[in-house]
Amino acid sequence: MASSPRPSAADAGATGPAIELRSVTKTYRTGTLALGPIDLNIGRGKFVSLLGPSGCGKSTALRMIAGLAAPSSGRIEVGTASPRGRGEHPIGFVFQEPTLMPWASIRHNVALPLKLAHVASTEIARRVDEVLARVELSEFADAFPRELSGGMKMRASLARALVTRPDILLLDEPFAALDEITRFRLNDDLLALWRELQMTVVFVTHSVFESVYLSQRVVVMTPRPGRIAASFDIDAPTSRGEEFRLSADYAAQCREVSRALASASEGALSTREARA
Ligand SMILES: Nc1ncnc2c1ncn2[C@@H]1O[C@H](COP(=O)(O)OP(=O)(O)OP(=O)(O)O)[C@@H](O)[C@H]1O
Repeated sequence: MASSPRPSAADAGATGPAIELRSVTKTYRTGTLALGPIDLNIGRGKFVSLLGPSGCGKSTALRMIAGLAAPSSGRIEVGTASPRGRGEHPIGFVFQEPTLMPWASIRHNVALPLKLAHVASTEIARRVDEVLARVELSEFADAFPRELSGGMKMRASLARALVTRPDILLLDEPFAALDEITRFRLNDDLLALWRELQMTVVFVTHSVFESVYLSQRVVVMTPRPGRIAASFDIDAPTSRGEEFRLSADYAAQCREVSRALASASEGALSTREARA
C-alpha cells in the first residue's frame, strides 16, 4: 500500500536544531511584507525543502538564514559545529544562477572563497582538486564557464560552496533551469554529497516532485506573505533512486504535498478576495 507523508512535528534533530526561526518576519523597505511570521526548527544533518509558489518569500527566508539579510522582527539562530580553519565557513550558499566569473577557469572560480580568505596556495590547490573530484568536474578544472553545460556550471557552483567545508548548505532553486534528465542526475548527486558530508541542507524549490524526492521533510509555504501552511515528513529511505522515483509511495506523497500546496494557495486567494 502506498504510504502518505506524515505531518511533521518540530524537528530538533539528534543534537538540537541547526537552524531555528522564531516569529520571523521580513518587510522590505518598499513596504512589501514578504514573509512571516514563521517558526521553524531544522535539526542537524537534516535535508529540508521549502516549497512554495513564486514570490512567497522562500529566497528571503534562505538569505536571512545565511545572514545575507536581517529579519524585520523575530529571531534566527544558526548553530554550527567546531571552530573553523582558514577558508572554512559554516554556511555554504548555492544560488539559482551559477554566478561564475566568465573570465576565470573553473579551478579559479572554485578557489575564489579560499583566495579571499588568504589560504596558502598549496592548500588551495589540494582542496580545489578534492572538491572538483567530488562533483565530477576534475577533467574540466581548466575549462572556462562558457565551455560547460548548464548542469556542469551548477556543479562548479556547488563545488565553490563546498570548498569552504560548510556544516549547512543552503540551495535556492539551483536546478530550476536544467532539463529533467540533468536535474534528476544532480538530485541524486546532491543526495550522495549530503549523506557523505553529513551537512544540514535547506533546499528551496517550487517543484513538488523535486522536494519529495530529495527531502526528509517538506515545508509547504503560503503565497506572500510566506507562512508555513503544512510540513510533511517524507517516508522513504535516505538512499533514493529510480526505484523510489517510480514507486507508488513516491506518487502518493507527491499527491498529498501537492494538495497541501494547492490548498495553501487557495486559502490565500480567498482571503485576498474577502478583503477586496
Ligand atoms: N530586495 C527586495 N526589495 C523589495 N521587495 C523584495 C526584495 N526581495 C524580494 N522582494 C519581494 O518579496 C517577495 C518575496 O520574494 P522572494 O524572492 O523571497 O520569493 P521567492 O518565493 O523566493 O520567489 P521565486 O520563487 O520567484 O524566487 C516578492 O514579492 C518579492 O518581490
